[in-house]
Amino acid sequence: MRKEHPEVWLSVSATTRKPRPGEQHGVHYFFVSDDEMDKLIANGELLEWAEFAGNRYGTPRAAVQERLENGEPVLLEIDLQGARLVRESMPEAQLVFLAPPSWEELVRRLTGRGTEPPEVIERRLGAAKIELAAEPEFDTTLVNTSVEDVARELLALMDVV
Ligand SMILES: Nc1nc2c(ncn2[C@@H]2O[C@H](COP(=O)(O)OP(=O)(O)O)[C@@H](O)[C@H]2O)c(=O)[nH]1
Ligand SMILES: Nc1ncnc2c1ncn2[C@@H]1O[C@H](COP(=O)(O)OP(=O)(O)O)[C@@H](O)[C@H]1O
Repeated sequence: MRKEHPEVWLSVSATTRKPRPGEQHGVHYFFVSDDEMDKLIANGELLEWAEFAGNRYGTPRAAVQERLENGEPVLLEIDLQGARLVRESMPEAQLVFLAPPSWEELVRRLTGRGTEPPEVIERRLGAAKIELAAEPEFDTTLVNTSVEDVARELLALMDVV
C-alpha cells in the first residue's frame, strides 16, 4: 500500500518488543526499553498504548497530531485495546478490522513467519481469539486474502485513489 501511495503516512509505534531480523529502528518501530516506555507513558507522549502478548506498544502523539493538523491522512496499525482507546479520544476515527481469511490460515501465517517460538504463537493466537470476537465493534471489516486486494480496499476506504 505504501509502495503505491507513499503519501499515506503510517504511524511508527514505540514498542518494548525486540526487533525481528530486518526490522529497523524508526522505520518499523521505535524499539525502546521498559524504562523508556515508562517515561513515554508518564510524559503523556503516547496517544494510546497497550500491552499485547507480553510487550507494550504505543502510538507517539506528536507525529500524529502534526499530520492531522496539516490535513494529511493518518493510518494507525494497532491492536483491539488501542482501537478502543482511539475511538474514545478521537470519535471521528474510522476503525477497520483486518481479518484473516480463516482461523487455519491465520495459524499457518503466524507459524510460517517463523519469528516466534511456539509459546509466543500460542499467546498471540489467544489474543487473536479475543480480537476476532470484537469484530462487530469496528466500522468496517476487510478480509486479508490477497495483499494487493486488501490494500486497494483500504485505500478506497481512506479516499485515496
Ligand atoms: N495499541 C497498540 N497496538 C499496537 C501498536 N503498534 C502495534 N500494535 C499491535 O500490536 C500487535 C503486535 O504487533 P507486532 O509485534 O508487530 O506483531 P505482528 O503484527 O504480528 O507483526 C499487533 O496487533 C499490532 O497491530 C501501538 O502503537 N498501539
Ligand atoms: N495476504 C497475505 N497472504 C499471505 N501471507 C500473508 C498475507 N498477509 C500477511 N501474511 C503473512 O502472515 C504473517 C503475519 O502477518 P502480519 O501482517 O505480521 O500479521 P499480524 O500483524 O496480524 O500478526 C507474515 O509472515 C506475513 O507475511
